[in-house]
Amino acid sequence: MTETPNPHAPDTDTMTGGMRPIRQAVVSVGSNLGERINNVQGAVAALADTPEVTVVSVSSVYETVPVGAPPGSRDFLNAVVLIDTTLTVHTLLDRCQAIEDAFGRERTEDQNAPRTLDVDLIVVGSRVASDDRLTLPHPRAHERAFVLVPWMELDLEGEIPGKGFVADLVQGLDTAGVKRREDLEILV
Ligand SMILES: Nc1ncnc2c1ncn2[C@@H]1O[C@H](COP(=O)(O)OP(=O)(O)OP(=O)(O)O)[C@@H](O)[C@H]1O
Ligand SMILES: Nc1nc2c(c(=O)[nH]1)N=C(CO)CN2
Repeated sequence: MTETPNPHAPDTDTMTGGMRPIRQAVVSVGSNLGERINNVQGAVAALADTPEVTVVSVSSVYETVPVGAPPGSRDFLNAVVLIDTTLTVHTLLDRCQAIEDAFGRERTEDQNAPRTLDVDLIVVGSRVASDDRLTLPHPRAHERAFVLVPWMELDLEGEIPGKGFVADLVQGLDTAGVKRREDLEILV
């Protein structure tokens, strides 16, 4: 017998206020334009300042070779943040984009153009989403060493629904372009 989804199971994103479950989310932060470390630090502070968001842990800062970016693009500084949140996934995305805007993010047609700040939702609990604004898990996270290496530092049991454990995924990737910056630290 094939299983069909239970039509009576609640969609947790439609619950109100205190009814919503706490979910752990993984957020990737990156900058390769302007005062990179200030932008990354500012993004983490802004996440920590968000109602219904608790920052659980923040990775080291990594200097990373740009992936898929125009020739001549500067290296990124990347970090990963684990948060607990009761926000809906779309409200969380709104907040990530508002933080990008606050740090001067310009949205151009050029794919992966240098940016002051990128704040991407990698996973939100086991939530799977696919609409015109949001895809969860992030569709390219499983192939990005600049996401998986900092994430693994925070959670050795991290998992991308449908893709596998971070520790296994990272084995198949070239991590040479992801270097820890011992001299930099994000404060919460
Ligand atoms: N999981 C997600 N996290 C952040 N943005 C997402 C996600 N899924 C879909 N989006 C959508 O992607 C759009 C483009 O985002 P953005 O400009 O940050 O892409 P990018 O960082 O240049 O590239 P990439 O998507 O490969 O990381 C956003 O407007 C947003 O609506
Ligand atoms: N090293 C690195 N490369 C990227 C990054 C990033 O944060 N770091 N973000 C991208 C689009 O989100 C595209 N390429």
